[in-house]
Amino acid sequence: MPTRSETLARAARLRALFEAQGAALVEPPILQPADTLLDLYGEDIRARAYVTSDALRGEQMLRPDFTVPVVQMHMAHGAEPARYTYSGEVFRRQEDDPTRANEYVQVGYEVFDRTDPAAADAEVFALIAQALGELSLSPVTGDIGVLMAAVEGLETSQARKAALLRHIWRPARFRALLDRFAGRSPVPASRTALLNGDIPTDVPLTGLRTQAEIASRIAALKEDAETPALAAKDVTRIETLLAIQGVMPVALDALQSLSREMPQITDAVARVAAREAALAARGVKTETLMFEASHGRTSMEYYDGFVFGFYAVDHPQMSAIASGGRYDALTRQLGQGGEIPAVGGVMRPGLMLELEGAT
Ligand SMILES: N[C@@H](Cc1c[nH]c[nH+]1)C(=O)O
Repeated sequence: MPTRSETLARAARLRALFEAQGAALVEPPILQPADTLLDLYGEDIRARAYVTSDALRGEQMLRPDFTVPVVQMHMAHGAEPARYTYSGEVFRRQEDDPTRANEYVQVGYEVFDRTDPAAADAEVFALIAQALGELSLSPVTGDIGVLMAAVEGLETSQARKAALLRHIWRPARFRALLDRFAGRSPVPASRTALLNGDIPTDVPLTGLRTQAEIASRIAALKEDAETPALAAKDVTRIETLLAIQGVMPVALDALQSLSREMPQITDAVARVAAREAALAARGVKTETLMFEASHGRTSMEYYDGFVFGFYAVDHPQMSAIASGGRYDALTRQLGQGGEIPAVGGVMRPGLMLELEGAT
């Protein structure tokens, strides 16, 4: 196991590589306001953040990552375009696996640049690949934007699309919702009874929900019950999309042929193709680079485009040694009227040292 000072020394060297690329050094505070920022991470990180409180500042959390505070800082007073680097600890509670660190050092690089998003994606990926050096790692890429476009273009109610979009991050629940919307799984008996008026709803309230909230939930369930089932062919297409994986040229071929049946993904697939060209122009061997349409579905919920991770070939159970992605919508959410395309990634110097020691 590397010592903390070895990890910090490696982090400083990696950060210097990004500074040499012109990135400005930023040092967001370790304590961040939880009440305003925590929701941006999604369910997984929300459950794993260390949250505490302060009489003056309210709910505070130990930063679970740097991206959200860096976006917030950039949107408040950053000049355009901008490149930032940082290094320091992030904190995430672990409940299932005691071998996973609950506090570890990240070194990151974030690009806010509207000129050429494909080139910015390639820049982040290629710089991180280079900084990882000779370690035996296998990179995997994906694109959350293709999945989002596929769901947004479905012929169904807004409410159903919104539910599917919310659950892109929870593959099992997404699957269950698709089955339900396609009429493949039965409606629970209790729901049928409620919708048939067989369950009285004007009883004295004992829970936390108000009568109005209960009424609006029942109205939403009624609307859902009246929404026609998703067409079987649409469900099959989503399944086909989720199963696409292979080296970039093969995966891209599959995406392009699927987009002839699913025109709603055409633009997102064109962005994958532009990224492949930009990666190749940066010297990345895209003929052997994996693309998996499902990649990134269990990570940060702010990703909405390119996603990537580098995994140790000989230690597949290890967390990603480096990972990142594009988060355009997050800049809008924190932008108070502004927005800018943005992408970035982090490396874990502690895991890099561990792997070097293991060989
Ligand atoms: N903040 C992300 C990594 C990342 C940086 N930039 C974009 N993504 C994480 O901690 O996993």
